[in-house]
Amino acid sequence: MLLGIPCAIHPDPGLSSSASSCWGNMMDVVLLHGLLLLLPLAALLLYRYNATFHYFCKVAFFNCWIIAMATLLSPFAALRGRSVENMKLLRAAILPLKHFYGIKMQVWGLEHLNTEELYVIVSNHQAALDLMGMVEIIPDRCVPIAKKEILYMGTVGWASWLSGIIFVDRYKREDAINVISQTARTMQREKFRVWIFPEGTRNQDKSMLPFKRGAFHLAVQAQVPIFPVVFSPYWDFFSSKEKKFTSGTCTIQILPKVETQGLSSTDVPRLTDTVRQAMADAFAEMSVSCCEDQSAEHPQHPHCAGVGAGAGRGTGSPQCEENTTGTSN
Ligand SMILES: CCCCCCCCCCCCCCC(=O)SCCNC(=O)CCNC(=O)[C@H](O)C(C)(C)COP(=O)(O)OP(=O)(O)OC[C@H]1O[C@@H](n2cnc3c(N)ncnc32)[C@H](O)[C@@H]1OP(=O)(O)O
Ligand SMILES: CCCCCCCC/C=C\CCCCCCCC(=O)OC[C@@H](O)COP(=O)(O)O
Repeated sequence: MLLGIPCAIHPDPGLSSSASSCWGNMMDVVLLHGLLLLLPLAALLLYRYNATFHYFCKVAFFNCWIIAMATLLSPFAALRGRSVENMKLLRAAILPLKHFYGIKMQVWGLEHLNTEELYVIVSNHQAALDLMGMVEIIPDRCVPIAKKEILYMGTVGWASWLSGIIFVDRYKREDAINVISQTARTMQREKFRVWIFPEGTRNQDKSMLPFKRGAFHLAVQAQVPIFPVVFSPYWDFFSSKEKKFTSGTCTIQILPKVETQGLSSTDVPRLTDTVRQAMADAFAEMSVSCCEDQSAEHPQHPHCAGVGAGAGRGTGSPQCEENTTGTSN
């Protein structure tokens, strides 16, 4: 019996028309099952041997995870209403992701953030993967400033809004400045910290982009210190241009705080340059380590050409060993 039709196993030379359609049905089913078996096999082989397919699968998984977690968590976050406390839910949801990707997180200088005071964190922004590094170190009561487009990403937007993430419209400068000025007032009143990516967009180049000034105006207006945070270059394990996504190590370096007490808006350009320079130096140092670590694998990696000239140190300098306060795998 096949699909409700009585059916002979072997075709007979004197087949009736119903028996031949029955044989056809059986062949269809065999082909369908073959295809169903072959497709996952082909996908597995592609995943194993085709770097581009591998990259897109991993990026798709990342996005699906974020969407699924946001969908799952939004109702719970909604019970509390819009609150920075909901950031703990997002943090817990994103923390396991590094294990799926085999990304090891190494944190230097975490002790700098262990203070009761309010502050502004500024960090470089290479990719959406930064979320995995953020959740490693984000302190309690800290919200990122994000582009407004994220607010419209369905449940991801709801989860972000419910967690108190602050949105700026990068195409409306005045509005964005107003949001930041208002944040300077509310962060003092409601006691929360703010995380900003002063490059204002993702950047995987050898050097950081010029910094936008919002983060520095914010710190000066709120009279709180700035903690610069530097994510090491991802280029040994991730590149959206080269469609590369392998396992690897990300080092997060938290630099000592930069005070803003007594500074005014006229000091902002100098403050911005000072912080950017400190971060660029740390990034250059980390680039040297990164290139040294992978030199055997990719002796002529494009990002490594010229990196390190005068950058300051190689791997294992006393500075980085002293600052190493935690490694989470
Ligand atoms: C379970 C999973 C759930 C889902 C989880 C999803 C979580 C998502 C989290 C996402 C986090 C990551 C998001 C990352 C991003 O979205 S990055 C993009 C957004 N961030 C930014 O844009 C950075 C902040 N932007 C700025 O600081 C800019 O300055 C801005 C205010 C937007 C203005 O931009 P622009 O005009 O292009 O640049 P300038 O900085 O050069 O400023 C121009 C002049 O304006 C003066 N200025 C700037 N800000 C202020 C201010 N606050 N007060 C007064 N004046 C200000 C600045 O000084 C310039 O004038 P001068 O040249 O100095 O005269
Ligand atoms: C009803 C609409 C449904 C839409 C569904 C959208 C699905 C979105 C899928 C996955 C969401 C992952 C979002 C993670 C956000 C990570 C933060 C990030 O990296 O944002 C980039 C931003 O900093 C800078 O943007 P640009 O580099 O200027 O660009």
